[in-house]
Amino acid sequence: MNLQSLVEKATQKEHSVVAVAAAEDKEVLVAVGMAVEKGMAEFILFGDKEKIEAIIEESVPKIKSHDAIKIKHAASPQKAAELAVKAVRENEAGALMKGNVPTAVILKAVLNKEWGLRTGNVLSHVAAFEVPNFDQLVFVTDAAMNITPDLNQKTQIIENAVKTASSIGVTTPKVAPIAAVETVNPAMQATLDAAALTAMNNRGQIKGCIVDGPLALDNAISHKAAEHKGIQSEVAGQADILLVPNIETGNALYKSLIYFAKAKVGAVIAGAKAPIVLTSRADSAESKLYSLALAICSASK
Ligand SMILES: CCCC(=O)SCCNC(=O)CCNC(=O)[C@H](O)C(C)(C)COP(=O)(O)OP(=O)(O)OC[C@H]1O[C@@H](n2cnc3c(N)ncnc32)[C@H](O)[C@@H]1OP(=O)(O)O
Repeated sequence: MNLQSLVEKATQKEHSVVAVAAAEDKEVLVAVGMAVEKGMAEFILFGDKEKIEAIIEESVPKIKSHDAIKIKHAASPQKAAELAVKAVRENEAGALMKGNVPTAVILKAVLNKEWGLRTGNVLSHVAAFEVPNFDQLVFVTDAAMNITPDLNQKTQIIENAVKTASSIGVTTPKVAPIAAVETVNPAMQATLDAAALTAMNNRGQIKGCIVDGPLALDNAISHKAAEHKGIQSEVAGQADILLVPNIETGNALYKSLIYFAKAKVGAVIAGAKAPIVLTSRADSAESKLYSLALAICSASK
């Protein structure tokens, strides 16, 4: 599985609708245009109607007046976020996408108690990477939402990542809780949590995956490194999901993979009523398309 085959898989899903919050953003509309051209989804674009129409006219004229696009005016990015979230809540759309609105604004709308997309579970960021010279997708979680997750949050972050991976055919994924070392050191909380998560998985408290850690990053993804350390593990050297201990580790790993390793990525926020595409301004339109594909594949409808 690579990210291009994810796009094809998403295109085969019937009648996917995505609500875009503050769609007045060139890169977002270019990605929407690519998705529409592929017949991947229909879009409800909430935001400044005049600006959206002007960007479409200039940058993606092929989707002007397209049947797959509806534009709904919102007086501000905040209002656009609210309307897009409500469209998902009311089942008019099966996924949400962030446009030209600050991350905190859309996340706060998603977390709104009255009309948001809470489910009672932790929401978390799941990123699927296609890394050059690596023959499988590698998932990294959580690089963007939960700042310093505790053990309970980490269990739910794993569950969200497992559901997302399973939705694209990675069944019973191997999960490596990442630490600086592969042995338990009471001075390093990440190693204690990793050992607890492993025990919870062994006792059936975390299902649908194989968890083994702590593992340092090299032992998690390289058989050679794992063998060198003499690590016997079902996960070492072949992890599908890398659970990072905090947002700084995850965010630095995410950006290292993109900038140093030239990896491609698609990412969603999982755990809400519907998947959320939360790309950053620096992400390419191609990356936004991969994220849309991941959201569509992992949406329940
Ligand atoms: C990787 C590429 C993209 C990037 O680089 S993105 C950049 C890095 N990311 C960020 O800066 C976002 C980091 N996270 C945050 O800023 C905050 O955690 C976030 C998500 C905005 C929430 O902040 P606040 O609204 O201040 O949240 P809070 O802690 O006061 O909680 C308010 C209510 O929301 C709930 N909540 C917060 N995070 C949650 C979660 N992950 N899952 C489920 N519920 C969550 C929280 O429990 C609270 O609920 P209640 O009001 O007590 O019922």
